[in-house]
Amino acid sequence: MKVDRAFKKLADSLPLMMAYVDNQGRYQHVNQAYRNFIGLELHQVKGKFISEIIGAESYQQITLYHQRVLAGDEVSFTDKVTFVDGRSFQLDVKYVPNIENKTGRVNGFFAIINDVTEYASAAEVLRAVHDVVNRQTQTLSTDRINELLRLGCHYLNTQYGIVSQVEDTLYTVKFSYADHDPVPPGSRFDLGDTYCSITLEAENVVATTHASKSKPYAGHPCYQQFQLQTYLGLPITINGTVWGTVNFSSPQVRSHPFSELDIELMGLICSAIETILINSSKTKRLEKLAYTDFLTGLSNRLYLTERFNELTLQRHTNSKSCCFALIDIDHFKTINDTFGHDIGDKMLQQTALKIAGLIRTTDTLTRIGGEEFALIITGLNQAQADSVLEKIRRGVENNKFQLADGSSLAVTVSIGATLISDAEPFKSAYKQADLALYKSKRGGRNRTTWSQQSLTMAQ
Ligand SMILES: Nc1nc2c(ncn2[C@@H]2O[C@H](COP(=O)(O)OP(=O)(O)OP(=O)(O)O)[C@@H](O)[C@H]2O)c(=O)[nH]1
Repeated sequence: MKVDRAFKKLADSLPLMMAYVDNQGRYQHVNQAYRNFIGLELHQVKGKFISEIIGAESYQQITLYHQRVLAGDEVSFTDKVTFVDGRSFQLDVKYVPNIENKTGRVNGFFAIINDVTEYASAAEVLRAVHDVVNRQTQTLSTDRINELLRLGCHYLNTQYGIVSQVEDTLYTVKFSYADHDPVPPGSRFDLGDTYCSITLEAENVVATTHASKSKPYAGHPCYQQFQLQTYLGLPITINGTVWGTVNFSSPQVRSHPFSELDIELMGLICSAIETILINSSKTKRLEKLAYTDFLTGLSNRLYLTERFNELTLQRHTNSKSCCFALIDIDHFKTINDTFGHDIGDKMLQQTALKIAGLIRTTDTLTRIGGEEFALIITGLNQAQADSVLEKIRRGVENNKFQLADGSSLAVTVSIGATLISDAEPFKSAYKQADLALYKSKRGGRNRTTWSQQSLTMAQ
C-alpha cells in the first residue's frame, strides 16, 4: 500500500511514535517521533525489514505478534525491545491491521509505540524499595542499604552510590556501591571537598548533570579533585537532625536532566535508608542493653560467653594464650548485713571501676553474678597474667570507700584463674577457675590460685 500523504502528515504531527509496516514486514513509513527515537532519517528506515532495525533476540520475541496482526487481529503488548544499535527500551506497543475493505486482505499494519522505559524502571525501583524495606528482620542493614544504592545507580545510570555520615566538617563514607572502582566505606574527606557540602547547605535535594558548566559545581574542589560531572544528593535526616547524605554521581555528563520522577524516587530511597539506619541503631541499643550489667555498667554473663566462644575460634588461627579468672569479693554478705544493701551496691560499683581501670581495653571484664566478676586476659603468658591479677588484688585492697560518718572501708577479693587450653569450652574453663577460686577462699581469701591445669600447661 502506498502510505498516503494525509496519514504521513497526521502521523508526523503526533507526539506518539507511529510506523506503517507492509505485509512483507518492511517499514513503509515511520513518523517524526519514531525517527527521533531511533536516531535515523526516513530514507534510512523506509523499505527496511523490521529485523534490520530491531535486534535479533527481540525480533524473535515479537515476530509472533507480527503474525497475529497480519492475520487480521489487533495486538497490544508491553515488552523490552533491543534495537540493532544495542539500546534497550521498555515499549508499550499496539498493532492495528490495515485491512482492505473489499477483499479483507491485510496489506500491512500500523504500529503505535510508547516508550515506557522510565515508568517501567520506576515501578521496578518502587517494588524493590518496598521489598528491601520489608525484608528488615532477615537481612543485614548493610546489605539492604547497599542494595538500595545499587538500585539507585542502576536507575539513574550513575557509577557511584554513597551514603555518607557528616560530623562537623568530616565526611565519612559509610556505605558505598559502584559497578567498578568503589569508594571504600570508612574513607574520609573534608566535607568542603565534596558536593555534599552543597546538599547540606541547601538542606534539600540538589543535582547537576554537567558540573563543569553549572554553578556552584564548576570550580568546586570536588570537581577539581574527582571530575564528577553528574551528581544528585539528598540530606539524610534522623530524628530531625541532619545525619549525612545519600548521593549518586558519575564522571560522565548525563545526556538528559533529572526528571521530577527521578528525584521523587531517590527521595524514596533516601527515606528507606533513613528507616533502616533508625531501626539498626534501635537494634544496636537493644543489643547493648542485653549485654550490659545495669548496676556496674560492665558487660554481663551473656556477653562473656559470646566473647569466650569468639576467642576460642580466633585461637584456632592465632594460638594466642588466654587466661580466664573469676574475681569474687570476700565476705560481701557481712558488708550488706552491716552497712546495708545500698552501701553494698556502691562497693560493687567502686570495685568494678577499680578493676576496669587496671586492665587493658583488649581484656574483657564482666559482672556475672552478685559479687562475682569474670576476666579474660588475652596474649599474656601465665606469669604476666598473674602479675595483672596481683595488681587487681592489691588495687582493690587499697581502694578505700568513704562512709558517711567519715570512716573508710575496703574490701578484698579472692581470685581463681586458669589458662585456657585450645578449644576448651566455656563450661570447662569456668569449672577450672571456680575450683581455683574455692581454693583461694579456703586458703584464707585475698589471694589468687591457679588451676591445676594451668600449672601443668605453664611448665
Ligand atoms: N548489695 C548487693 N548485694 C548483692 C548483690 N547481688 C548479690 N549480693 C549479695 O552478695 C552476698 C554474697 O554472699 P555470699 O555468697 O555468702 O559470699 P560472701 O559473703 O562474699 O562470702 P565469700 O564469698 O565466701 O567471701 C549476698 O549477701 C547477696 O545478697 C547486689 O547486686 N547488690
